[in-house]
Amino acid sequence: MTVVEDIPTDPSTSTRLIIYPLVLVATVLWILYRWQTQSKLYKLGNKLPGPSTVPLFGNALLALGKKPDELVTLALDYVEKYGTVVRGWLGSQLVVFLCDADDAEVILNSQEHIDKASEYRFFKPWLGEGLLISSGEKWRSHRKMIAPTFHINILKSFISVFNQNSKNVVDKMKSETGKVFDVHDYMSGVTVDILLETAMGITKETQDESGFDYAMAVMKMCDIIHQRHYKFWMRFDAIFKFTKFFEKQKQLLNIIHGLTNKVIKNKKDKYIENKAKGIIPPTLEEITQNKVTSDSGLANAKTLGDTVFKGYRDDLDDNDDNDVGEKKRLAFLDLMIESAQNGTNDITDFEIKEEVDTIMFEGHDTTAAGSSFVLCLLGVHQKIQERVYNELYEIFGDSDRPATFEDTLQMKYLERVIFESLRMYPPVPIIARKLKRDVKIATNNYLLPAGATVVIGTYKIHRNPKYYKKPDVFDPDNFLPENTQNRHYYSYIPFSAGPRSCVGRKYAILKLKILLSTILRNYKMVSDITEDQYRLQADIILKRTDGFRVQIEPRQRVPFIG
Ligand code: HEM
Repeated sequence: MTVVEDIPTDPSTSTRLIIYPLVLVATVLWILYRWQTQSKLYKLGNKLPGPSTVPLFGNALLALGKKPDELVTLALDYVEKYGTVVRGWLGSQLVVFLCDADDAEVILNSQEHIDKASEYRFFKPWLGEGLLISSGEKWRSHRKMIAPTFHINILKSFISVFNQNSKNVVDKMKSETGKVFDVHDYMSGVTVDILLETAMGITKETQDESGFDYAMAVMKMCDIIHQRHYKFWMRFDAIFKFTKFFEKQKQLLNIIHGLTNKVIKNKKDKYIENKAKGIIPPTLEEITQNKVTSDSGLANAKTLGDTVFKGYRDDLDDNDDNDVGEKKRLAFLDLMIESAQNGTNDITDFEIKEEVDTIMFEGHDTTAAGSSFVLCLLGVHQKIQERVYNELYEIFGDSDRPATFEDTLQMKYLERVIFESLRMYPPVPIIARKLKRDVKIATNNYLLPAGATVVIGTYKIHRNPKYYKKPDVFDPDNFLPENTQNRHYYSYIPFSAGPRSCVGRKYAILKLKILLSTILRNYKMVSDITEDQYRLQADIILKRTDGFRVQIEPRQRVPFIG
């Protein structure tokens, strides 16, 4: 038997075993700190106003343990304290918040500062290199390909889909009469149904279980991404991989990508089969260049949106100069497959999948939050709701008929209500970019260094008293023509602006008008709480942590006489 004797340890050896690694770690940290403080990023960054920092951590500890709604309050307090330019350090990452329209214009109007911040990487497993996250040549060529699929002629062909689904949600909401409920659940469901049909061509009739599973998976994926934004530790891939959310994400992406791939394959096979039979759908060019006959004389009809957003006329406006009227309905996916097959665009099936997934994400949570805010706000502001209802009564009387495109042009007050709601509660409350080179902004001629993350504070810009007399008061008259005409264009950017503006802007406004008008013709919204009790959540999408609580009362279909 071998006897293992205890070898007595020299006390100086054990001290060395502890001290040496500690000295090594301290030296590495010191070198890191020296390197950080000597960098140009650090020197320029620290010329900007902001809270004091802790070595190595910067300001990261300020966010530790904060709930999503507390983070909103914290960020707003700092802007209040330091002004419209505030810097923060997340370790060695410089983040600069800009809350003035002049500064926002410098960044958003640029063709150069179009790269998204690293936070957008959480979307990558889902959206790949789709329009929202891609950059450089890929983004440029895909934007050129996708913007025309949002042509007004195509949007008009979606009106019956918007109407049918709006009617469906009115029927579903009936069971909530008299109760306090979260209207966001309904807005989210109807939005996914509409997107399934307009983006992928999947209708209620043609969808099987996989359509429902897909809708649920999209909603749950949005939730996981939200959690990764506000739970600090989940931001690190190495930690995220060991959480239950990672496994859940894998399952959800299997459902989402499984359906997108299946639909793309079926549509492509069908296209090839039809082509062999000589059945070829109209091309995107034919639909958008007046080659298909028109049934509408509304070519030059302009809405308030055309005035409000004209200051940063973008590629969406260029498209619509050839507006001719309602056409045969083709989902975005059909248009992309068609243009890839006929050789107009060089896009692979995989890239088509990325773009369809991107549209499903971007079009979903944004409009669900936007419509939920409008309904809650009308529950609070009864006088404004009465005006909306009277306008709708003037258009529709007591008829149950669906809305036409022409009707939506008459919904001028509802449009102002939607715009005002997007001002006070912009569904995308911040926009983040990574700077590739130094840039001088308007405020104090500050120089922002290359490598910094710039966060445009849409929410705060929209509430700047420089642009809005009573910024915290819900007043749709902020969008009367006399009030919009002299305002800084970049003081209202719910859809961002410039080259990376939202391609879905016109789609969203048209859909919101039809959805909201249908609900408001059928129900009166009532709220048991006031606006100052809303608890807002810091997220990629602005929401209420207290839920979008409302009550509904059936309408008697008579005008309101106040
Ligand atoms: C009220 C509704 C909506 C709001 C407030 C909104 C807002 C925005 C904003 C602020 C951006 C820029 C994001 C950034 O730069 O980080 C954006 C981009 C985008 N949106 Fe929307 N959006 C809405 C609805 C939609 C809809 C309905 C669709 C599609 C059906 C859509 C598709 C997109 C796409 C594809 C992009 C990326 C564009 C690019 O980078 O070139 N959005 N949206």
